[in-house]
Amino acid sequence: MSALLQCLSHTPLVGEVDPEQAVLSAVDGAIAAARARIERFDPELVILFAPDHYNGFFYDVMPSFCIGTAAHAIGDFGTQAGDLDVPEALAEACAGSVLASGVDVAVSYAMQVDHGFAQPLEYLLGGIDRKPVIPVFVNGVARPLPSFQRARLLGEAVGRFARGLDQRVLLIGSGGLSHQPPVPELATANAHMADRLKGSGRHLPPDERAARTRRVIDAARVFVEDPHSLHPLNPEWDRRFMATLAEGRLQDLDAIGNDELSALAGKSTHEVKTWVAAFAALSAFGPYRACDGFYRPIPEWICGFGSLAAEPATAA
Ligand SMILES: O=C(O)/C=C/c1cccc(O)c1O
Ligand SMILES: [Fe+2]
Repeated sequence: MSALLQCLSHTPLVGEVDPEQAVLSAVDGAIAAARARIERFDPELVILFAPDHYNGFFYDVMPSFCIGTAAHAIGDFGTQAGDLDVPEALAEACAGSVLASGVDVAVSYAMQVDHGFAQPLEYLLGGIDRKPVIPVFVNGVARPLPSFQRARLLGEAVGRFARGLDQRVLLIGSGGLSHQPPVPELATANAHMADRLKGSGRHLPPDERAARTRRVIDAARVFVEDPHSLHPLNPEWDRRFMATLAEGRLQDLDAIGNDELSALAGKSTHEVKTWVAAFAALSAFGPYRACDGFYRPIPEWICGFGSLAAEPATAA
């Protein structure tokens, strides 16, 4: 029974609209350090908390949280497509344990996931199917959204389950930090887009997929020139948020409402609830020690890009 945590921002704009080489090298260094630490830990099981961007979860049924007993990555923005290696019985047991803890997580026996899940598996493990992984969806874009408190309680429940396993468990949180890419919203969508958001977007025609990808890339190019073309990044908040997690003060976040959070750091910053869930899961193993914090605001990638690791304070 041991655990390691790695939280990492994702962004599908890598390789599409890149920052200067010095920033790229710094990011590469942070990811390489994370990957080396994970290799040394040699996880037997990965529990991955990640969001979706209307590629697998829609308003036909939109859960706050969902555990997959099987999952397929669609390969958006050039990320790896294919099946994740999900241990079905273990994922079922995880869902049962979380529900028994009082957190009403949904289950999916055919979870469809996007770059939010695929990118950290590629960057940190070398591919989406290299290790057994329990995928845990945390809704980070579709209002109404879960709160910081519920994300924490989800994470604690998952952590208690993980602690009971005789396995080396890697906990990953994928997403954030401050950012607001042009993800559509039901409240402002036209009839066609509303239909897509309600479920017909699950299998987008290739021309719409290409237009969607192009829209995000174009928005990034404009954002580099004009930081007010989208909600501005908020490095000060991002650093404070990372320090809050590193210092084990997860409950301090409970008081921050969702509208307040959107105003602070953009409508997609709710992806940071994956980080909260991952840290809460680690807290079930006892006090922890955070390390290797990395942060850069990267407008080219439309994100405050962060990386943060942690392990139980008792670990050697
Ligand atoms: O358009 C999408 O599907 C998402 C884009 C995006 C852009 C920048 C940072 C992120 O976390 C994203 O998911
Ligand atoms: Fe995202």
